[in-house]
Amino acid sequence: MPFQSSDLFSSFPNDVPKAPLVTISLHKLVTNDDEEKNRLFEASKLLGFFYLDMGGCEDGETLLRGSDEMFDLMERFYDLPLEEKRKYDFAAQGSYFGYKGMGAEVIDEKGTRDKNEIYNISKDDILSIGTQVPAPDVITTKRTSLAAYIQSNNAILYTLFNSLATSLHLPPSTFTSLHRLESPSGCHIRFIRAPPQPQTQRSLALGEHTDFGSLTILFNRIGGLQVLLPGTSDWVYVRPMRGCAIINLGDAMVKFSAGILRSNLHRVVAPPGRQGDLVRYSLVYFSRPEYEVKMKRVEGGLVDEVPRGEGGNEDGESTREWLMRRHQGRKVQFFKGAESWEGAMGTEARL
Ligand SMILES: O=C(O)CCC(=O)C(=O)O
Ligand SMILES: [Fe+2]
Repeated sequence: MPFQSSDLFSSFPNDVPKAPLVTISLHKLVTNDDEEKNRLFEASKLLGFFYLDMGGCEDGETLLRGSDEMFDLMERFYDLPLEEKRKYDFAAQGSYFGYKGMGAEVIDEKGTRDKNEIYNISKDDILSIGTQVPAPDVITTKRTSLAAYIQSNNAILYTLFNSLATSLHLPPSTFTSLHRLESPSGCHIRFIRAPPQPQTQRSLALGEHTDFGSLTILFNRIGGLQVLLPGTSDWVYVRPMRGCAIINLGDAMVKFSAGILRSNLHRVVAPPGRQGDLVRYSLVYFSRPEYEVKMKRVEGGLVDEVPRGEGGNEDGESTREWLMRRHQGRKVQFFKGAESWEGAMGTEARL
């Protein structure tokens, strides 16, 4: 290893273009600071990405401790032999959960393959609401920690959902009532591992996309994540910040708010500078609406002021249909060229 894990944050180079993410204080949101709620709303409309500073707040400190534990667990999972990890690849059975080997997904309309391993752990499985999928011992022995991590993500999500609903002049429970922890949904923890790429041919690890669900809570330690600055063709790096999560809004928030909120395009490239020689681990929690919720505008508040009929189908697909369509179009088994790429699109055309 060229440098220690304690240096990871500071090893991000200063000479690469960085995204201007604002930092929102979770502590201020929890203590009902109106100005901070407004900053959250503005960030969610303008870029759809922001840092959430976890400091000075019990929920935040719990999430940070949980994320450290998850990074350790992720390394132990990926250290398993490849043939062991492959036993937990359920893509052939149409399942989104479990292991995805390197190159099993397409990252553009030409069918280029991805360059990372992914392991998706279902909330419903861990909370014993849905089917329990087979998992290796390193994971099954940590179900209690995984459940605690899900709960602590949920606490933060609820704070954000409440604040955004209030800013949209909607009843505060508008979004939390579509994301009840005990109701079946596609929410999941994701472990991502990308090995260093050869220096001479570094390229995309994960293609450009918007997230399918509602809000995403992401922990990065080294760079590689990039966002497309709205209205430009400039891809810029999101610098990981110690003590902060990177939060982004997914397509469901665009649908619910009739386009007031933004789900921004992003992608993952090889980490910048000398970080490019490291293995990149990334920890994600994806929240998604309950399966039966329609992906369409909610009624009331500022959403009612957006003209109807814009953005097509007002009936909305169910979240279950939406997720199925978006996942499958990206899987190598289902990919049939540019048409299936287009068919799996979400709200990313809206710039
Ligand atoms: O690894 C990252 O930093 C981002 C991953 C991501 O965008 C995703 O899995 O949807
Ligand atoms: Fe993403």
